[in-house]
Amino acid sequence: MNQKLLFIINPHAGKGAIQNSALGCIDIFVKAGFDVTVYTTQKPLDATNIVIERAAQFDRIVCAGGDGTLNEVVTGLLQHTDRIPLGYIPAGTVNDFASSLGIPKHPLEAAQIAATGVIQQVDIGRFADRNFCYIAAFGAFTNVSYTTPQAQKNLLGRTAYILEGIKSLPHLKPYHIRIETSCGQSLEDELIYGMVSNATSIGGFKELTPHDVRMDDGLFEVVLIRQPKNPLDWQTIFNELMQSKGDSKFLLRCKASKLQIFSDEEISWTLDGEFGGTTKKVEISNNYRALSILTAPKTVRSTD
Ligand SMILES: Nc1ncnc2c1ncn2[C@@H]1O[C@H](COP(=O)(O)OP(=O)(O)OP(=O)(O)O)[C@@H](O)[C@H]1O
Repeated sequence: MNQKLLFIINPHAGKGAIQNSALGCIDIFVKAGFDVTVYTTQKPLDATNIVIERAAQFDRIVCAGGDGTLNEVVTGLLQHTDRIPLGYIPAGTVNDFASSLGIPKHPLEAAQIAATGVIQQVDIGRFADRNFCYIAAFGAFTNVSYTTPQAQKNLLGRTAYILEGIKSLPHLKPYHIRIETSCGQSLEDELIYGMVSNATSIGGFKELTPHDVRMDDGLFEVVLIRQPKNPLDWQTIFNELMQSKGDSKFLLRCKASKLQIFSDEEISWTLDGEFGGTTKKVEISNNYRALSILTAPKTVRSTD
């Protein structure tokens, strides 16, 4: 009997390009021997709900969309005790998670991997009672991904994010933050940015994370940026970011499996590029190898 595949598509993600290649993707799944059921998401959270309700009836889930759609599908999958393998066709604007996993941008190539690739386990982040696939962040530019209008994203792609980021520069503010990590590290400082990630690409840039990122080691990469005092400091921060190593004047980096973050005031978070709510205190923990995802052979840098 054929295996059953549920194909979830967000038709509005990215430039809507998936609309032109959806049929080709389905053809690849059928040729690989799957019986395919297609579901197009109708509204936010639809993907989570359909996965919670129906995933147990399928052998494989494949989703096509941006990081927001992926986050919704993963959140649904984590409600199931069985690890149902997930294929991912990146169809958003930046697609950091896919690029970290080496999943190609071309929908038909990604569909081929979703159908016939190898299953890899990757860590998933837990932020209070929510999940994130590759990033939880606060401060400078983090609102850019969810405040950039969809029409602008569709028209300009990554450039839209950069334009919105430049617009937000004059409004940057520092937060007084205290952080405790599972490794016993403790820090209290004025920070303009904080990022807890499990990816090699952030916002389309490969330089922001260390070179030794493992997506299945139970550890996050943490990057914190101290408050600059004058415009020249921005150049220093930029240079330090591009060096991708160690601590420096404005940058603090570490790895941790669990963190508690406290601030004097409510701070807004982004989870996988979508608004993650505001809070003064949050615990972020690593859900070790919680997701089974299809990748091309030897793409996840494994600790095994
Ligand atoms: N039919 C729909 N109408 C409106 N919004 C939808 C619909 N289906 C899904 N959504 C919402 O669209 C949000 C954004 O989608 P997604 O992040 O996948 O695309 P994107 O914003 O273009 O990509 P990226 O965030 O990678 O740039 C998702 O969080 C989801 O809740």
